[in-house]
Amino acid sequence: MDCIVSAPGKAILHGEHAVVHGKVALAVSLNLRTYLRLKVTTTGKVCVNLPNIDTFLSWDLSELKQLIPASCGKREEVKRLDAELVKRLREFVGVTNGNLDTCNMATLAFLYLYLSLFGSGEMPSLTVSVWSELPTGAGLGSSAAYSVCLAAALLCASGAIPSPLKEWDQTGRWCQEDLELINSWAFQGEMIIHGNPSGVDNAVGTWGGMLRFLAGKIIPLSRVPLLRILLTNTKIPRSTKVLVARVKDKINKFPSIMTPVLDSVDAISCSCERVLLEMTCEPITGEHYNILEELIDINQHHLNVMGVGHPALDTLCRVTMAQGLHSKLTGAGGGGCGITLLRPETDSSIVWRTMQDLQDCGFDCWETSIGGPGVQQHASLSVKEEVLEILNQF
Ligand SMILES: Nc1ncnc2c1ncn2[C@@H]1O[C@H](COP(=O)(O)OP(=O)(O)OP(=O)(O)O)[C@@H](O)[C@H]1O
Ligand SMILES: C[C@@](O)(CCO)CC(=O)[O-]
Ligand SMILES: [Mg+2]
Repeated sequence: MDCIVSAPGKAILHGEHAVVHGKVALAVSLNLRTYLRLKVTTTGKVCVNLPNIDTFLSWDLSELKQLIPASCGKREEVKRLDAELVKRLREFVGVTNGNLDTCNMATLAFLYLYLSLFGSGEMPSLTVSVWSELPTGAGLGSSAAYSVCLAAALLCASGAIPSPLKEWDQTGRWCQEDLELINSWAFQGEMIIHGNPSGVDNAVGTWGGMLRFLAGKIIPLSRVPLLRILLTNTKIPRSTKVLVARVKDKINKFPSIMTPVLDSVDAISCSCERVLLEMTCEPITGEHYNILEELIDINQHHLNVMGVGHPALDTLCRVTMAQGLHSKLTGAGGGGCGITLLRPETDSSIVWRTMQDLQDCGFDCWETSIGGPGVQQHASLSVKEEVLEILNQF
């Protein structure tokens, strides 16, 4: 078996952090994707190649077999992590509590899914290679895209879901039931990487498009206007796990102060959804955009109140505002990426000037298209040559 799958990154329009505490989030897939190639081999080894994070690992199957807890059966119910397996894996990988670096988290997520899906039966020897167009750890859902790809490819290799690719197709998508299974296993990967994820990121990676997410309930928004969005990566590194924990501490410390902030973010997401829907039913006016811009500004202030801002994100807001454009952080914040809403009439010279100013601050900046497809399997021919070249190296 040799299969290639991909899943998109995401931008959260509104509701990051609040969504972890049961509030509404609006999120949308990006045209930047993570690609994974899985090859079943006969080497007796499990190899993982993660060139984005400079991680190349290989284990003998006999080593991995010893990690399977006696209790490990095929688990259909995947809402919670198997604590015994996590403990063994942490010891095996050499993770002490504070040492959850990029490589360790990606390795733990892989091994957890591999052993959970194959531990109770024949363990295949295989090579998994991943390449992503997404910046790692920057707020665009790179962890979720990685987890969704792992879940899809490993479930497919285990026979739990079929290959959706027909001989004559370039890409194939799974049926709703299979997508739900992929999403629930991807959520386990996110739990390893994030600690306490809401599940919004893996839902976007799985289904793509624009979603309303509330307490695990995923509602695809089928009618959304075309939005022009500028993405900026401040390149300040941060960890979603740390930021989510920071917000939780703040809520515990100041419940009566923070609860209204979370409620206000919830209302922002709902107002934004209403405006987006109106924009698909009636002629789009400047007033629609004025409201969207104000919602962005208010939410950015709230995210600062939650303690997930960063001076580089303040710079992004200030630089774009100088051109009349409105920005907020997206994802977990603390650095990473921000989104800037462009109006339909925003002149390309203004966009160009803004991008220059942001690049002068040391940021990466690009106009993006949103709403790309969720997880899919690819025929090699449908994968961009430069991506294929990287995946084929291993
Ligand atoms: N291409 C990749 N290859 C291997 N591991 C990856 C890759 N992309 C992401 N990861 C894993 O995901 C982690 C980053 O996840 P994190 O949740 O902190 O950031 P993010 O998902 O990019 O941002 P956000 O959660 O705010 O959207 C990395 O430390 C790594 O373990
Ligand atoms: C910060 C957060 O709300 C979004 C990260 O993209 C975390 C989550 O929802 O799991
Ligand atoms: Mg993440």
